[in-house]
Amino acid sequence: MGTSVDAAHTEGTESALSVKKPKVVFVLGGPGSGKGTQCANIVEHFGYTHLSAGDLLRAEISSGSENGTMIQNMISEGVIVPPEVTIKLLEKAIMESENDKFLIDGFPRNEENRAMFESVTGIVPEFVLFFDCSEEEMERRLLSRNQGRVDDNIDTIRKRFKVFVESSLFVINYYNSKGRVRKIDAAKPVAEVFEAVKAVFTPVDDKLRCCLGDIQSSGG
Ligand SMILES: Nc1ncnc2c1ncn2[C@@H]1O[C@H](COP(=O)(O)OP(=O)(O)OP(=O)(O)O)[C@@H](O)[C@H]1O
Ligand SMILES: Nc1ccn([C@@H]2O[C@H](COP(=O)(O)O)[C@@H](O)[C@H]2O)c(=O)n1
Repeated sequence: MGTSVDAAHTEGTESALSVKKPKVVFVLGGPGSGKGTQCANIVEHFGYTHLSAGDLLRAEISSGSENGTMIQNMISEGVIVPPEVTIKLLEKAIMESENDKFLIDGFPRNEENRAMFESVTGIVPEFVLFFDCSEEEMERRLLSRNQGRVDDNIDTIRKRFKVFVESSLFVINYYNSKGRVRKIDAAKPVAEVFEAVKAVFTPVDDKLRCCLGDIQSSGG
């Protein structure tokens, strides 16, 4: 049985992440709002490494870890796995990467996730990208995703929506109160959503340079 997660974690000591100090963007939004789809585009254009908390948990199940059955049961029920499990997986993935900037997709899902991540790693996100989408649209997308996920059935989807409203929105509101949320209308087609995402990731300097270039080339 794998104990990969525990082996990677420096128990009782300062997290290695507080030394590495990576740049982190949290990517949040309801189930099926398009987080994974847009993260793939961001990786391609802006050089981030994409870490999906859900994917890391699913990989942990497949690895035969001692936590596998517990994680599998919780995902099937659409509920949130204890934060220490998810945080250890994220820490390990960040430490194993040579990159220093990460999109953390689907995390933090609740206040426990958020508070423990910040206290263990000392990392505050640069900003939080929030994909805003109606439940009707998200339900349509999840029911036609066809990736064989155990939680893409109508009963679990409804439970996931409930968890999002009751726990995850709290975290989004928390970061909003700190001025860190960049809200995107995620109900539009993929390409239009990405145009809005690009505007968030393009540094202000580049936007200014672009505008100055336009003015100069028009003889202004
Ligand atoms: N803007 C969009 N318009 C229509 N379909 C989309 C859009 N964005 C993503 N999709 C499709 O919706 C489904 C869900 O998208 P995706 O997996 O990116 O969502 P997610 O937010 O990462 O979901 P989860 O939280 O369940 O992992 C996929 O089949 C994807 O192709
Ligand atoms: N921080 C998290 C993230 C996810 N989970 C569990 O995984 C499920 C699927 O997550 P996706 O982001 O891939 O949709 C989710 O419903 C939770 O059961 C978690 O516990 N904590």
